[in-house]
Amino acid sequence: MTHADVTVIFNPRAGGNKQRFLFQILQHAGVKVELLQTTHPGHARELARKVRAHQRLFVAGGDGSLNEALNGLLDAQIEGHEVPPLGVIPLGTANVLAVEVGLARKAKAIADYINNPGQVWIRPGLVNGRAFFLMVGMGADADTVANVSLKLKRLIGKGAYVLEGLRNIVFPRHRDFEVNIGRENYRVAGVVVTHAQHYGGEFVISPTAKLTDNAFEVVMMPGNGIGALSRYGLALTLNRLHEQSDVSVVRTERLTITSHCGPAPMQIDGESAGKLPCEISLSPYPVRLMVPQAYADIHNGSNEGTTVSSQPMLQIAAD
Ligand SMILES: Nc1ncnc2c1ncn2[C@@H]1O[C@H](COP(=O)(O)OP(=O)(O)OP(=O)(O)O)[C@@H](O)[C@H]1O
Repeated sequence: MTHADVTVIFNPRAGGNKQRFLFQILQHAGVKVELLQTTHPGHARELARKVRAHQRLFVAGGDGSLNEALNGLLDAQIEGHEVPPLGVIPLGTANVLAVEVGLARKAKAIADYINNPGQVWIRPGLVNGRAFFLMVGMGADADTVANVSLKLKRLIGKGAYVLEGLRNIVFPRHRDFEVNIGRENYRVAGVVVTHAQHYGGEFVISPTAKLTDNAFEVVMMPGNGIGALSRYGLALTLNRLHEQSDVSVVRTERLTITSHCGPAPMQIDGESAGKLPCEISLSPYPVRLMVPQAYADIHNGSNEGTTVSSQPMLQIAAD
């Protein structure tokens, strides 16, 4: 593969403008890239849709931009096109996907990864037809993402989420959701449907979740008062949320969630997007995610039928 085969979609608004860091990375990598800069929300989706399959496509931004590019690939797949492998140059505020695949936020490490990426096949999630890599949440986390001040986020980064999260714990909104998984119904106040172990950065929300698995883990929290929400918040920072006696974690590849408290917001891969009700399933269109070699070695080994160069042997149900 020649260096000219690399396309980078750059969100100049991610994590404050990190253009200098991006140029440092590209200089380390010594690659000639086609650099496409976004000019508005949703632009990464439009740009990714047009990138051809022989390219390697990297998104220089946060999880929100990566999600947009993933949806651009989905658009192209629905139109019948083959799509390029997708990777991340982590420039965002939290960058959960980079944490999940073990990509350090250091110029040299990222440059090595750009030059020599491993690959894993992933079936992304679909929520009401929109693709996601990491997770969908509703309850206190979605309320936090929906109400976080963008000005404060630009000033203090992740701290803005902590402050807004605390406000949602002290002044919780009434939340009452019904989660349907097979024949089981759960009545809860907060849900995170996750395909990844990590959440909000380095916190572990579900240690057994895996991007390469054809299943999500549904983390359900019934408590809605200040006591329960602060306990969940503290447990999350100690990576022990899943161990709380009132928290249920259920593995599934399909579920629906409805609201008994009006049109509650959802967060999708860390961005506020849409409202309940929702239907969540696995996408019938797998994508190649470029990851550090170490992650590919571990996960291709445990994901039978998946190799770097060939199509995965997936049983894909017609949705
Ligand atoms: N040129 C632009 N101007 C304004 N907003 C943009 C532009 N390009 C992309 N966006 C929007 O910026 C939002 C945030 O982007 P992104 O997720 O990449 O960064 P972040 O929020 O800092 O990182 P993270 O999601 O990891 O916390 C996305 O929802 C995207 O639609």
